[in-house]
Amino acid sequence: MIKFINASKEYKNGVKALSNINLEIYKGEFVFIVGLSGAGKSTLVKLLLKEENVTEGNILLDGLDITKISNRKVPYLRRQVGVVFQDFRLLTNKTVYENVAFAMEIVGAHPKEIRRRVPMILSLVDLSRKANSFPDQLSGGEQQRVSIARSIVNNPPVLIADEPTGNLDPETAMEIMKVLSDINGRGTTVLMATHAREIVNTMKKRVITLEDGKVIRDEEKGGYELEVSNI
Ligand SMILES: Nc1ncnc2c1ncn2[C@@H]1O[C@H](COP(=O)(O)OP(=O)(O)OP(=O)(O)O)[C@@H](O)[C@H]1O
Repeated sequence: MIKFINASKEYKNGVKALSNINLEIYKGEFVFIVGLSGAGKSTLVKLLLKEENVTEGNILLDGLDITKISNRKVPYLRRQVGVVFQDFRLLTNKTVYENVAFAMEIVGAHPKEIRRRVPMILSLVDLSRKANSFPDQLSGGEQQRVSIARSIVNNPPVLIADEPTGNLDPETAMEIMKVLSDINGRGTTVLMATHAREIVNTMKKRVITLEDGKVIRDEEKGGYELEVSNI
């Protein structure tokens, strides 16, 4: 599904954020990316979204080498990869329904399909009751669920979550994990970058640990094993 082949990223200022990454993530997996601040987690996410480009190596998404695709094809890539951020990034002047519908409008979905699909996805994240609310009328957990709804409404095969529970209390964070886990259970490959030790240890999923831009550990049913003293 996702393959990094000798992928490296050096920023213009000379910082080598990722060095020689080789990783394979299979269809339907749930994978945590952990590592101390500056280890390269967000850079890895940005490479997958083509917000940044590799300086060396290749990244395959379902066989397509995304390091080679033209800018014209980036919208196609963005449809394949849903994304959720720590800070939700909702449109504040649109309702919950409109936020989710907008994600379909920008990819040219048919209005009838939008009217069918948005309520279905809002129900999946248990937000049907809040369809007409605005983001500032919602709790943090609810806002993140809107953001997740928006990220999956176009049915992408891959969902990337960059620190999705970072702004939430532990209980709400676990609710969000349940939603992500359900989405994964429906077949979506989920990649989640996080610092949340408790969550990683509870979920017992594959854990890839980055340190100084390198993969230093990759464990099935792993745990969060970074040194506490370094955090
Ligand atoms: N746009 C940029 N230009 C230059 N250097 C950058 C840029 N973005 C990130 N870096 C550097 O690349 C390295 C990796 O950063 P990255 O944001 O990927 O780490 P991270 O693991 O996501 O950290 P955090 O957990 O704090 O978000 C760091 O040394 C960082 O300072």
